[in-house]
Amino acid sequence: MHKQLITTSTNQYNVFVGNGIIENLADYLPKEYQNIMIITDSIVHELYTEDVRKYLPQSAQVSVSVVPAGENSKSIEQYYHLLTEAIKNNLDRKSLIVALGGGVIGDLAGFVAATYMRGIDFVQVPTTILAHDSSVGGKVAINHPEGKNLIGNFYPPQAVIFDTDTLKTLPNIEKRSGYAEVIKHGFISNEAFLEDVLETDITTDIPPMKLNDHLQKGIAVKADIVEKDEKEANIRKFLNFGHTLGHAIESELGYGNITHGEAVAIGMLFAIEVSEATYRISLPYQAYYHWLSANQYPLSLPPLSVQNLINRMKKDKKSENAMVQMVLLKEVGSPVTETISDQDLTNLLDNFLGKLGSE
Ligand SMILES: O=C(O)C(=O)C[C@@H](O)[C@H](O)[C@H](O)COP(=O)(O)O
Repeated sequence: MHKQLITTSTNQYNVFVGNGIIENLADYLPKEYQNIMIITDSIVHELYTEDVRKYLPQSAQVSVSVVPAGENSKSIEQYYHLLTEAIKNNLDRKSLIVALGGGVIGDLAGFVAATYMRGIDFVQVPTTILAHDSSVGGKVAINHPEGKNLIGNFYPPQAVIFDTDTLKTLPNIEKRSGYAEVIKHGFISNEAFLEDVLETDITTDIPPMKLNDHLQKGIAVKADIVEKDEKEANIRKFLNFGHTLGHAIESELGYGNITHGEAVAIGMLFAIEVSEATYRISLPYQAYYHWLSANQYPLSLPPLSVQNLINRMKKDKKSENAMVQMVLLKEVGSPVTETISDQDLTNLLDNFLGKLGSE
């Protein structure tokens, strides 16, 4: 089992990663809880709720709330429904919410925990590769039809308990979605990590040692940044590499019509192209494109309006004075934020989408 302590100016919590560690779930909870509510989705519920229930302290009263699987559950309706469930289950300020699932569940359950009675404890129990990213760092949110994660907070969990055995049941589409965040951590941190991921075939079973190594490296990159800038005043923006266009694509296509990671993967391709054009440098665009293609990422999209995408990019949380800010690379491992003019963005996006082609 690998343990990483996250220490920010206001918080401290552990991230536990390992095979089969769910059996020790009760030991990883930082204190005793009398009333625990598990929040999960319809797919994960079938697979893991019973295990989690079994390994929680037997003295606690445990309830389970299940929401439909998918990005559409990060909605005001599901959020309100879960608050009602928390009230019905008599959760009080000493209670605990267990977020059992991937990024959607972590963000949604975390936001419920952040706001119920002005904030109660929660722990993240990730079950996807993507959640190595979303479960660490305390960003919790739901979506608005106008933009991704527009309603949320910074609200760290009490612990992250990541049993990597749960990844054995992941379908390929979820592997692709998760590995986009893994390779993002490579792009913004160092060449060796990036190259290792570029050499990994994620269409077949990824050797567990390799997968665990990638997850631990990704978590370490994230932890280092979050510890220095929890509330995203500066360097935390780098974790948003690929997300400016990625989020715009997700909301423009309608949540759930493309996975978060697949949209971010395309967003990173665009960010690399913009970096090359802006700084007149050469980055591993071709190697990355080849990896995306070999691993069956969607590289053509339904027809999209450049203007609509730009309008959505302006709603991104990094925007200032209605100007789009993107995370670019000066080289692998050297991210920067850059304001892009509307005119440049229109030309770059037009060219990029034209090259990608539509379905
Ligand atoms: O933790 C962060 O900071 C990130 O930006 C990580 C992203 O991969 C993640 O998708 C995050 O939830 C996006 O945050 P947002 O602030 O752009 O909504």
